[in-house]
Amino acid sequence: MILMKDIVRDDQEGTVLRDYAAKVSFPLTEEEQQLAKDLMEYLEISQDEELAEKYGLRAGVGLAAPQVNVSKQMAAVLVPSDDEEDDTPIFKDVIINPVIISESVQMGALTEGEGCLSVDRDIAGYVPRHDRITLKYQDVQGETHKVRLKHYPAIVCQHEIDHLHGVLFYDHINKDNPFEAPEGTVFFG
Ligand SMILES: O=C(O)C[C@@H](Cc1ccccc1)[C@H](O)SCc1ccccc1
Ligand code: NI
Repeated sequence: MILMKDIVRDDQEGTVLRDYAAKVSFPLTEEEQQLAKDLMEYLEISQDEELAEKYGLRAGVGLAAPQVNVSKQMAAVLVPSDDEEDDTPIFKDVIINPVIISESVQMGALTEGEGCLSVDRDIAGYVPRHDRITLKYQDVQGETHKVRLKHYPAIVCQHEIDHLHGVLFYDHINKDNPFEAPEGTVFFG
């Protein structure tokens, strides 16, 4: 299983965190299938308070392969339900070779800014992202999916896809005015 010690940090030398990750070919190798399972397992365990404490995991809703120093275009996303009546996750899949094929002009951002499992410090500021996206990706079976996402799931997937391109959330924060956001930005969270 993946532990915090396996997650590379932005202040570490010699990691792939800032590289543009390689596309994944199908069928997946045994190792790639195991990686996909391990990435999703991390999110599941990290979102269980007792287990997260037992294993010392920071909660996560996404985890990309470059964060465990594997430069491949693969990321697990697990956005939990926000409906007390129904615990079906809003979005749960391992997205492979993801491409954003369309995006809203309107931007969205988390009111509290963003964090990252690969960044051990709080960095204040708005991270403007597209509020709505159409995402195309392959799942572990190689099946192609096209999904439309908005608000929080869209933010999470853009955060994870950034990891596959060597981009970190604070790269998007306006250096002169961290709490500046484009006109019409939707804030939530
Ligand atoms: O480092 C990662 O990629 C995982 C991030 C993803 C993320 C951060 C901010 C905004 C969108 C996605 C972690 O999930 S950060 C910790 C976290 C945990 C639960 C809910 C929100 C953020
Ligand atoms: Ni991150």
